[in-house]
Amino acid sequence: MSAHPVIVAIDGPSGTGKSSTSKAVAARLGMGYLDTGAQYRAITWWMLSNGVDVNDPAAVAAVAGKPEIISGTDPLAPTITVDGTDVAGPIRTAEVTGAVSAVSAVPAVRTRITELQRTIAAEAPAGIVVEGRDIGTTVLPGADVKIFLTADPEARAARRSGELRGTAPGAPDLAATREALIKRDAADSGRTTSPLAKADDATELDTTELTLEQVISWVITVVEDAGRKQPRP
Ligand SMILES: Nc1ncnc2c1ncn2[C@@H]1O[C@H](COP(=O)(O)OP(=O)(O)OP(=O)(O)O)[C@@H](O)[C@H]1O
Ligand SMILES: Nc1ccn([C@@H]2O[C@H](COP(=O)(O)O)[C@@H](O)[C@H]2O)c(=O)n1
Repeated sequence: MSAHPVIVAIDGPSGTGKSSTSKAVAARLGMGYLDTGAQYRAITWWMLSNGVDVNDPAAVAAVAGKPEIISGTDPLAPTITVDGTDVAGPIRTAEVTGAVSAVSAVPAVRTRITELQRTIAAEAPAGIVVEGRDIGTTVLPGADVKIFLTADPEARAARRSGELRGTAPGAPDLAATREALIKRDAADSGRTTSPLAKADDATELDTTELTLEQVISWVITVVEDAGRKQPRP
């Protein structure tokens, strides 16, 4: 149907539904899925595991090229390894979440991870849904579809808090979760290199009052429309 595999960029702040939406859209449309936040978390995990001071940008930059990060792009079973170790669990700890914004702000880290992301997207045979913070603006500015998801901090905190309560005993309360995600968004939006931002040509969707299923359906419609508009091969 389309002239080339469709590339979809989904960006937005934390807890807006990027991962859940992107995975479901990719699975239903038979596309690949790339969680770029997992890649930044993976390099952060490696820094912490190797005693690198994550608040020293020069120290982080000096070793940014060392870890080998591999992402599996099956939306039904996405994977992430660092030097052959499965880090899908360890990258979700509070320690990594608290350090990832500092590591991802280092230009050498962004250059390294952006290269990986572009290679994966270029090699995706059936197209790919790539989610993150700077996909539409920097990583894949030529993406066929660009979506920027938003939601009120209260809704995002409630979603995240519910998720953590389900998986982590002793998880932080709603207010603490809200503060933490606002702080992370501020750091991600305020960095100099490739901040969290909506691309000028992205379509914004406020998901506050929408169910996950409504968001998924809306994105699928947008992606299918974009596929139809491509020139015939
Ligand atoms: N529209 C929605 N309505 C209700 N819950 C939702 C909605 N979208 C996502 N969720 C839930 O909110 C939580 C966070 O969603 P998700 O992980 O997809 O967000 P995210 O934007 O990828 O966050 P992060 O950037 O922090 O990884 C999940 O538990 C998910 O099931
Ligand atoms: N394109 C991206 C994606 C993520 N980051 C950084 O990674 C952090 C974790 O992302 P999650 O989606 O897993 O929450 C995020 O807070 C950013 O610091 C990024 O910089 N660019």
